Amino acid sequence: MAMKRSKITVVGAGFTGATTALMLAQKELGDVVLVDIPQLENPTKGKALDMAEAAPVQGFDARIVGTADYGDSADSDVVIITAGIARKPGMSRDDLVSTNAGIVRSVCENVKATSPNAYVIILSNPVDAMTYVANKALGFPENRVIGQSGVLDTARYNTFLAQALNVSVEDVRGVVLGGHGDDMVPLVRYTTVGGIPVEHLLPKEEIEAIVARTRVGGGEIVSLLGNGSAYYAPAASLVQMTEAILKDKKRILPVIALLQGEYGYDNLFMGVLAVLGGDGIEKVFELDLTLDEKAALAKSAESVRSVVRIVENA
Ligand SMILES: NC(=O)c1ccc[n+]([C@@H]2O[C@H](COP(=O)([O-])OP(=O)(O)OC[C@H]3O[C@@H](n4cnc5c(N)ncnc54)[C@H](O)[C@@H]3O)[C@@H](O)[C@H]2O)c1
Ligand SMILES: O=C(O)C[C@H](O)C(=O)O
Repeated sequence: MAMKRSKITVVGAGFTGATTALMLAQKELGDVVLVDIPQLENPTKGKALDMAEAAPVQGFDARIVGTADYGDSADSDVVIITAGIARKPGMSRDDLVSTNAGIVRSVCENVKATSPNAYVIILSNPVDAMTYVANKALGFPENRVIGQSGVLDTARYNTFLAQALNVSVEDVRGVVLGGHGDDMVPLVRYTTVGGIPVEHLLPKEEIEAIVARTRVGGGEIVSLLGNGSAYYAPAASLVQMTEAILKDKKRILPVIALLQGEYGYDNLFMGVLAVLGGDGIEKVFELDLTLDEKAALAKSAESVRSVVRIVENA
């Protein structure tokens, strides 16, 4: 029997969606369907065709289709949702909640109808609450509904640590838990560099400055760009998660998962360390936390809950 390529749909063909589609194709993770609204059908087709025309130059084999028709995305293995508005300088991610909740709900209805067996990764912000919205709208088992925040937040933390230490980014292993907001919880105690606890390598004040910069890492990019938010590192993060699922890699990654008692939280989607493999979220880890770390996580969880309350009451 002929082997079939995986099929990956990316909903939203804006900065993050288009960048993700190209990176997925470059890595030959599967055929890619890029979906946007009917008013943007031609630009979406144009982006996909432009990417396809990069393939002979770069030497990758992947079909890339741009469309406004979910029929083209039917039976996708993985669906990535980047649809929605992005924040501008001076805004918080939470300011996007009402607009993006409506968009994510309608996208999920289409995904449910056309790709009922897909693993769905949500990027749209505020992403913890949007993962909750998606889970409700999809009605899929919770292992198949996964939010992206921690891979990106940890990547920022690792970048800043590698720069401060002048070592390879590959040797920095940070851990960031909690919601994707300014009170996310980088866990210094669990951060190692080449196996060495980071607290042995950098002064406390320098680590604290890096933690503070990590927490507002998205805002730093928003201020610099002036008209939109980050997309290269977010796209790379989505690709790493997709690869973990499609290749059943069983990576230990920070993802937004449904907590069912872990860390004392119930029925809450928030960033935690989990095993991501062929069956989506296969296991959630509950780390031992100090009282201070627990308090920081509680603050972050409360921020997430307050945004979820807005979508629940809408
Ligand atoms: N979770 C994270 O770590 C993270 C990282 C980066 C961006 N984001 C979020 O991702 C979202 C997208 O960011 P971006 O920079 O790509 O924005 P963008 O404006 O460049 O692209 C968004 C795209 O979504 C499309 N869209 C809107 N409604 C749609 C619908 N109903 N169906 C299909 N497509 C629809 C738009 O037409 C647009 O092309 C934002 O909400 C942003 O805040 C989250
Ligand atoms: O900061 C944003 O609004 C986009 C994204 O969540 C990010 O962290 O880059």
